[in-house]
Amino acid sequence: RPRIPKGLRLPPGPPPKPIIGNALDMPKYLEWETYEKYTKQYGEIFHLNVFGTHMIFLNSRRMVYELFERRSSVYSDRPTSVMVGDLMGFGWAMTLQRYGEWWRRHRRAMHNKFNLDAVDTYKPTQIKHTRDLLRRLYKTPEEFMKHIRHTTGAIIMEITYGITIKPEDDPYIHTAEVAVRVGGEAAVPGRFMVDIIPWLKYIPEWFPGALFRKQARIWRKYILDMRDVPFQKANGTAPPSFTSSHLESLAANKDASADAEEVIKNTAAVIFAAGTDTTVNTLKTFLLAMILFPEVQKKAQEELDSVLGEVRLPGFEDMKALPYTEAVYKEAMRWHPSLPLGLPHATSQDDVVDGYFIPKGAIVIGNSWMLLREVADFGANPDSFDPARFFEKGRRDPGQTGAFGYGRRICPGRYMAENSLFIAVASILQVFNISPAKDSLGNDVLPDYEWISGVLSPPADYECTLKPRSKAAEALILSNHTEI
Ligand code: HEM
Repeated sequence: RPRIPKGLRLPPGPPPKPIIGNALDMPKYLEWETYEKYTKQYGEIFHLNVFGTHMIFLNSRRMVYELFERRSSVYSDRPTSVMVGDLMGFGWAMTLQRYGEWWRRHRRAMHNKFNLDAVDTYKPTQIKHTRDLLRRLYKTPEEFMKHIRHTTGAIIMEITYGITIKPEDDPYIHTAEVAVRVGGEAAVPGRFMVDIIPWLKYIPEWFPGALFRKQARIWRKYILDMRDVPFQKANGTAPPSFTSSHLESLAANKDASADAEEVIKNTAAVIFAAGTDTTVNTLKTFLLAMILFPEVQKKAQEELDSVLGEVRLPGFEDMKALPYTEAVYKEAMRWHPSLPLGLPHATSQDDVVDGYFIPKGAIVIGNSWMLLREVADFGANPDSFDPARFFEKGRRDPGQTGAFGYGRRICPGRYMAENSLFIAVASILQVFNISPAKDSLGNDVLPDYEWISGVLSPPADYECTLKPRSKAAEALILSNHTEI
C-alpha cells in the first residue's frame, strides 16, 4: 500500500487530492501494474510528488478524454529534460518538444506526409521490404528479430530519406540505434540528478561527480549525427522521399522562413527515432502471441488461405477481406501496448478537475495498459490474446484508446505504422507456421516470457521456430527475386 505522507499537499488551489505519495511509491518494474493497484485503491486520478514534481496519473477513459482531448490546450506540453534535451542534444526531437509554435511546425511537416491519405504513397515500399523479410526469415529463421529490425529500419530510411540501408552493420542505423538507446536509458526518471537539480548542468566536466557531463558529450555526437548525416545524403542524390519532397516545396517557396530547413531535418530524424522500436516491439509481441495462442494463428491462416489461396502474397487491397488478420495486429497492440504508459504529457497552466488542483508544469500520464484491459471496452479475459473480441458489439479500437497516445500529441505516424503491422502480420502468417523452439529431443519449449520495464516495453528475447507452411508457401516466399 503506498504511503501517504501526512500534511503533504499540492500548491494552493481547491484542496484535496485523492492520494499523495512520493518517489518511494514509484515502482521500478512493470510500473503500470502497480499503478493499476493504486487505481483500485484511490480511483481514476491520483498523484505522486516526486522531489517536488507533481505526477498525475489518469486511469480511466473518462479521465483521459476529459483532460487530453477536451482540455487539450492545457494538457499537450512535455516535461523538460535537462539531460536528454539540453545536454545530450535530443531537443530536436518532436517527441520531447514543448507545446508551442516550434512543435506545431514540426507536427505540420509530419502530418503533411503521414496523414491517412498520404501514407498510401509508402505502400509499395512496405510491400517490397516485407517480401524481402519473408526471404530473410526463410534463410535464417533463428535470426527473426534481426530481420524484423532490419526491415522496419529499411522501410523508414527509404520513406524518409530515399536511402537503402545495408542488412549488416549499416553506419546510419548503428548511429541511430545508439542514439535512441542512450536517449531512452537517460530518460528514465531519476536516472540523472541534473534533471532534478537543473543548475548542475553548469558545473564543468572536470568537476568531481560531473561524469554525466562527459557522458552527455559523448552521446551528443551520436544524437546529432543521427539527424544530420542521412539528411545530407537525402539532400543530394537520393531518390524521392519525405525529405526531398519537403525540400522541393521549400525551394519553390520564396517566403519560407530561415529555419524551415531545420524543421524538415528534425522531423525526418524523429521518424526513425519514434517509429522503429515501437513497430519492432509490436511485431515481437505478435510473434510471441502466435507461439502461445496457436489456435489464433490457425484461424488467421484459414482466413488468409480462403482469400489468397496459395497463389499470391497479400497486398493492402486485401485488408478489407481479412478482418481477422487485421484484428490480430490490433490485438497485439492491445494485449501488451508498446508504450504501456504512453509518453508523459505536461500541463501548460493550472487547472482543476473534479475538484482537484493540477498545477502548471505537472507531468500527466495516461495508463494505456489499463485502458486497453477495460472489460467494458474490450470484453472479458484481457490476458487472453483473442482477436475475435473486436467483433463483439461496442468494442473499441486500441489505436484510439491509448496505444498511440492521446490528444494533440497522439502518434502522427500511426496510419503508416498500422499499414506496416498489417502487411507484416498477413505476409508472415500466410507462409510460415510459428511454433515454440524445440529442445534436443524435438519437444516444444514454450517461452517463459516476461515484459521489459521502461517507457518502451517489449517482450524479453525468446526463441521461436518459423517453418514454411507448405511447398506452395515456399514457392511464394522465393517468388520474389529482387535482392534488396
Ligand atoms: C506500432 C508502432 C507505434 C506505436 C505503438 C507508437 C506509439 C506512440 C505513442 C504512444 C506516442 C506518444 C503520444 C502521446 O504523447 O500521447 C507516439 C508519439 C510519436 N510517434 Fe509513434 N508509435 C508507433 C509508430 C510510429 C511511427 C512509424 C512513426 C513515424 C512514422 C511515429 C512517430 C511518432 C512521433 C513523431 C511522435 C511524437 C508526437 C509528439 O510529440 O507530438 N510513431 N507514438
